[in-house]
Amino acid sequence: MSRLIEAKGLSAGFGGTDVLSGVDFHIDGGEIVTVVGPNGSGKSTLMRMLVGALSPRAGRITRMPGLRLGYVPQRLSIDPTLPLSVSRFLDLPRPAGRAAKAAMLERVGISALADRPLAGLSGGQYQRALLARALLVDPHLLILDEATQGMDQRGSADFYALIATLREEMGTAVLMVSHELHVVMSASDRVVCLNGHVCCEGAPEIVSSAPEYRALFGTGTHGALALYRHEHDHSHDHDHHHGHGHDHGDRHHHDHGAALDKTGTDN
Ligand SMILES: Nc1ncnc2c1ncn2[C@@H]1O[C@H](COP(=O)(O)OP(=O)(O)OP(=O)(O)O)[C@@H](O)[C@H]1O
Repeated sequence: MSRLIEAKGLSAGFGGTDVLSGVDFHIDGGEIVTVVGPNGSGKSTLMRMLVGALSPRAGRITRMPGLRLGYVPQRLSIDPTLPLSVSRFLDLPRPAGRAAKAAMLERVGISALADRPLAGLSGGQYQRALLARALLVDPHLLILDEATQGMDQRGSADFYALIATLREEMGTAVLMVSHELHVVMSASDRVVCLNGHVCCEGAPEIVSSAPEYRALFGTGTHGALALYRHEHDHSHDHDHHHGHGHDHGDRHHHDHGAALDKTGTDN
């Protein structure tokens, strides 16, 4: 399988502050990889380096020759007073054909909104418009940075189901940053847990039982990160889990030791 991006020893910082150091990362064709980490842990910074929007302070990024990237950034600075329709937005930065735009809007489920002002879309509709724009380049790799922010639980579940469908149809690799672990981890081939460096990485079940991961997300995150699995041998704040009470208390896992020697080396 082709390697789309390989990064070695990446470091990043702003002014006198180091944000990332010594990060190795790779993604291959067709893979779904999720990057998790607390606020400010450098997830968006890593995405921006991978797409070439930010230069690393140290390290090297190798991209497959001719790599086409579709990027849905966490924030897009578009003047909300700009009278920009969805259809015209899809022409940025490169004009796309009318038929291609219509087909893509249909595909992401907002075909009726082509002529609506971008600024008037709901959060979920807006993210679908961003997704349509990213997909118009027929990317080898789709990068989604918190693509479901501002959506309700149903909206984000629908969005990730759409991503899964599109990935099957188009064969695109997907790299996502998400706080919705219960939705995205189970669908990921690999999870990378970041906190200024790669704390642990591997299959979702490996990462979710890794001590480094638990140290970050087991307590004190106010449930922004719903745990992929629930276990009873560690403490975390049960009051803050967001609406996923389907398996509380009835799943027990006994594979903790197995995870220990895999963490940090799985790649
Ligand atoms: N352009 C910038 N100038 C100065 N500091 C920055 C800049 N971009 C990011 N930072 C800082 O770098 C750190 C990492 O930011 P980044 O956005 O990568 O984190 P993140 O893991 O994506 O966080 P979140 O989950 O909150 O989106 C933060 O402390 C942030 O304030």
